[in-house]
Amino acid sequence: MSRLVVVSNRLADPRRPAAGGLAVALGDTLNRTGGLWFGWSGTVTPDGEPGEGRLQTRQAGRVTLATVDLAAEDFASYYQGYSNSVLWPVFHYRLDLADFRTDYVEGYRRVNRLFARKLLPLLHDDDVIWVHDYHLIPLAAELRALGCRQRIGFFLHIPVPPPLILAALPQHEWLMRSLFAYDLVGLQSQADVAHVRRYMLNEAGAEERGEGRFAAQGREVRVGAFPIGIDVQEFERLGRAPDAVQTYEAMRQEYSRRQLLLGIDRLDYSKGIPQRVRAFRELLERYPENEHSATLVMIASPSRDDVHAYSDLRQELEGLCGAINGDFGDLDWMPLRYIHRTVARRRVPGLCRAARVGLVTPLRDGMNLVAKEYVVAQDAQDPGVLVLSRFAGAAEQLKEALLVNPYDTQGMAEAIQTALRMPLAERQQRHAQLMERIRQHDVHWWRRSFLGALGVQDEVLTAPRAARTQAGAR
Ligand SMILES: O=P(O)(O)OC[C@H]1O[C@H](O[C@H]2O[C@H](CO)[C@@H](O)[C@H](O)[C@H]2O)[C@H](O)[C@@H](O)[C@@H]1O
Ligand SMILES: O=c1ccn([C@@H]2O[C@H](COP(=O)(O)OP(=O)(O)O)[C@@H](O)[C@H]2O)c(=O)[nH]1
Repeated sequence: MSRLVVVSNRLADPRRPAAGGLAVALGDTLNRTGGLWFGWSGTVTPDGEPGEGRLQTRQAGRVTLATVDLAAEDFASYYQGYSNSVLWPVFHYRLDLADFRTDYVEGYRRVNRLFARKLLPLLHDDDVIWVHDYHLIPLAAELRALGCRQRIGFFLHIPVPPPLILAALPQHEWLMRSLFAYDLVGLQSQADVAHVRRYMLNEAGAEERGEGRFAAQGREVRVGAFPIGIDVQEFERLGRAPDAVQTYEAMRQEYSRRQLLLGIDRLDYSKGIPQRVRAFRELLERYPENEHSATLVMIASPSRDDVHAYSDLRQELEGLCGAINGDFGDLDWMPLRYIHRTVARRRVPGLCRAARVGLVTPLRDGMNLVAKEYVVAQDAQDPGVLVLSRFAGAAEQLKEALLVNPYDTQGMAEAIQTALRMPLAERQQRHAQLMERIRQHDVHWWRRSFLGALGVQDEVLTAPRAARTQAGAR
């Protein structure tokens, strides 16, 4: 028997659904396998206080949560700085928004080292370690330096840009070479795999050994696409629960004379939210029959508020939304409802089901789980239409959505008009095909295929020993 040890910056109690794709997917995974989930506690302690780096463990059902507090300086340079002001923009193709300060990378290395030091004593010889996302790329290298010999896999939830964009990152060689400390690197899409392959060959001087294997520095790593899915059954169950049903009924009543369009995102520049608002404006201008009818509800969940690019976006969006309502609104109709708050996950299925059109239009996105949730929430007899950016990882799988280029305002307005006018038979057909794909490649398929490639069969994980970690250890 092996134990699954998941490591990610953000974690959540897996018994309580949380906002944010990574926390949702890992919660669903660990609910199935049990194991240890290690990451940041969400607490920032003032610099120099004895609490910094404090490790705490607690039990959440079959999952042991082990968390570390971060000192304010580390949080600023590791999370707000290198992770979200350098890696996030560069990996989303936004060099213009990157802030390459040297103290950021120092904080990033410091926190990765801290995580390695705190995690190592909690590990058992037969553990399988699964590290997640851009915050922790060098973690395996730090663990190996401390003598860790267990199998370690890495999954990147965000896109990988072409090598020449990556090469703009001052520390790209160090960062990308640290991937060789892993046994397996998983990415969201085939496009991402192609970019890593080109990087490995052209920039890292690696030797290609077939079946996604690359060798350099005396180690071999395998790279593959493992598109993340959702827990379809769990999401359907959530959709039948009272909160979702009430939300659905309230929305249907409120918008009984309207056609509802819906966007649910973190307020992030990668999500293409201003571009979506412009396309909606274009829709109202080009197709005036939608006035007093089409209504866009946009949930923009607050995210990374202290990073400049995010506060700039918030201001831009407030201006754009106000202008549409001012120019088109009437006493009995406001075209746009912009809500800068997080909607509880238990209400998400009801919201999605009430919407005739789901707008998922990121400029770049690793996957985008909302696209999959929107489809699953629909009534199969009378489903809504998903309008999906071709630049979301989800577009490689969800071909029967209306695929759009979010930079093309006119094209997007036309796609929304097509969605609003789509005949029932076509909606049903597209929906059935999308559902089949989403069901087939759900979150359990994702876990099984990634861990299978790492050489771990599900059976050895699904009956875990009782957690052996000592509460409050070290
Ligand atoms: O933890 P935060 O800084 O609040 O951000 C939330 C998460 O955002 C990103 O999510 C990504 O993972 C999703 C699931 O694989 C994927 O569908 C989406 O396209 C990605 O953007 C980020 O990668 C996570 O680490 C964050 O926790
Ligand atoms: O107000 C909100 C906004 C988002 N979500 C959930 O957060 C996840 C967002 O994941 P996605 O992959 O779409 O994007 P990310 O935010 O991880 O980049 C989805 O499960 C959403 O249903 C939520 O529950 N409430």
